[in-house]
Amino acid sequence: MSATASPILLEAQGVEKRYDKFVALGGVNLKVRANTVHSVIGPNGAGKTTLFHMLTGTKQVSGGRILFDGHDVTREPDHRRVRRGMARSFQVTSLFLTLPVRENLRLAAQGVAPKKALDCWNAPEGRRSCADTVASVLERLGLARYADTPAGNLSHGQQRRLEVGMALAARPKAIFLDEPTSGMGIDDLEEMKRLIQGLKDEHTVVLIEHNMGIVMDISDTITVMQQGRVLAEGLPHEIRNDERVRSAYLGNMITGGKA
Ligand SMILES: Nc1ncnc2c1ncn2[C@@H]1O[C@H](COP(=O)(O)OP(=O)(O)OP(=O)(O)O)[C@@H](O)[C@H]1O
Repeated sequence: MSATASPILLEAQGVEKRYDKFVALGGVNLKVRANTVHSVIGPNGAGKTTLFHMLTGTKQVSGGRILFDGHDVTREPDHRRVRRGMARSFQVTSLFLTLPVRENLRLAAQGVAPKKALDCWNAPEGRRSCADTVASVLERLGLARYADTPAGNLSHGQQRRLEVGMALAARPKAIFLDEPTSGMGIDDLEEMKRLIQGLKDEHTVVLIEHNMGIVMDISDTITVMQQGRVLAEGLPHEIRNDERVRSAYLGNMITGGKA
């Protein structure tokens, strides 16, 4: 199934967020299709992170609706949305630096069903066991040979991949990544790019990313925000050639990538 034909997994309808009189989001519409990489870009202060907060339930909307996997989740707190299959990548500070990589992932896998936390290694019949999940995430991250290494001993790039893995361990339908490549060197960038691209076989990725080369290379759809609104949406080559987008960025950032 092509990316444009897959069903809509996540939808924002006229989402607003106000802080007193300041309008951080002024009625954002967004449709994210299953098994795609959907990037949200825009200049500093455009409202990208605020939109993520609304979608994942970290903060409540001031207006509008959010639909996920056929449910209206607008009023649901973040932990309920996690149970519905949304996962947000954690920051490095949330890794357990003294624990081995495998243990970090095991704890993250348990987080999906707190009541089962102590029973993680004996998951119910018919469901993939916790150990299988951890093993497959380790493989996906390219960190299998570091499974027994304390997370604190990993390189910066490896730690950033492990953060993505912490979200993956919850077996989400949709994974939200907020600038997963920040502070990375070239080699780590390529690894992260491969990781994100590979996720869409089993997941849907919503990505905030400032590195335009990466955005242009790996996105199926790009939504451009400016001043709390959607300025443009389309395929990478459409966005790169969009005059409104170019002027929003003063023409100097939409050059990267092969798309
Ligand atoms: N708690 C808050 N109270 C008041 N204003 C806020 C609050 N949180 C965010 N804002 C404002 O909302 C606007 C959008 O911020 P947001 O962090 O969503 O932008 P962004 O597109 O993610 O920017 P960046 O690329 O710099 O991270 C900014 O003007 C910001 O100052």
